[in-house]
Amino acid sequence: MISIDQTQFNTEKEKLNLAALPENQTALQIRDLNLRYSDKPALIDVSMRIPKKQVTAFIGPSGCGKSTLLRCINRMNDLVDNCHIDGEILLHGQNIYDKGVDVAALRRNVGMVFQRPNPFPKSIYENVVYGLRLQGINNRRLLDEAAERSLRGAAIWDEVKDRLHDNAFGLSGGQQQRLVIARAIAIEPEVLLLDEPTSALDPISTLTIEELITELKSKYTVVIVTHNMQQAARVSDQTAFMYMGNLIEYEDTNTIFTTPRQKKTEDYITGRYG
Ligand SMILES: Nc1ncnc2c1ncn2[C@@H]1O[C@H](COP(=O)(O)OP(=O)(O)OP(=O)(O)O)[C@@H](O)[C@H]1O
Repeated sequence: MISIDQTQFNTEKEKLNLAALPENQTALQIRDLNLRYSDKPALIDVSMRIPKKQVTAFIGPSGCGKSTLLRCINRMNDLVDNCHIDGEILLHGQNIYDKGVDVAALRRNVGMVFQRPNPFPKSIYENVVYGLRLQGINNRRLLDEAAERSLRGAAIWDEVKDRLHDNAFGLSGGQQQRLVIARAIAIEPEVLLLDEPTSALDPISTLTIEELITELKSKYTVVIVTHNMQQAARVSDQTAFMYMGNLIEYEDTNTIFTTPRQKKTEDYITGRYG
């Protein structure tokens, strides 16, 4: 039985009507999304609206399609052979799967952080400004400002400000993950996708990243895949429970963990499978 500390829910918080979320509060609208790898379905008729500047968690048992759904949001699945996608994901009213969409621009706007920290073999500073340099920005003052702003935004500035030109591989795993988040936010995306961002980290680093996620939502729409239900309960505003490629239930996190409507959700959150 998974025990979730009930005090961590903010029950005063206004519930969003996710089924009828107004456009001006919607960051992403997923419509009738189906995905298969060769002939094996991995996502089945998934539709949902992801609210702006909130944290939305995808949970569910291994293989249910959480990472696949996350990767659809910045078209990372384009890189997978035999992956077939139908349906739409609307960002600012435009389907990101339309012909002619600039996928590089999409990925700048929808940043992604993976399970294992993946800094480049460069200095801390060069890691953070990497995306800006790719955009042709080489003005030292602009780069310095962006580096400080991003490292502060990723809650790691104080730890690295005196060694910005040291190699990023000298940082701990938790610091590397915050550095990677700094690199992602340096180019000012609207959406941050986090794919099990703490699963390779120790408990203290995990807590630091969870606190950071809560801060990030003041500026970004955050979507997180996690295996850890306590983590979903702690950091997310909305939770989507998936099972065998289907979106079973999608509600505010408090409802999902305290009064789920679907038996499958209840079985999962009470630890009956998964
Ligand atoms: N590149 C791929 N090629 C073929 N099948 C894939 C590929 N990636 C994922 N799958 C399959 O799609 C289904 C969904 O996988 P996905 O990784 O999205 O699930 P998940 O819920 O994120 O799982 P986990 O929690 O174990 O990471 C699984 O059956 C998986 O085996």
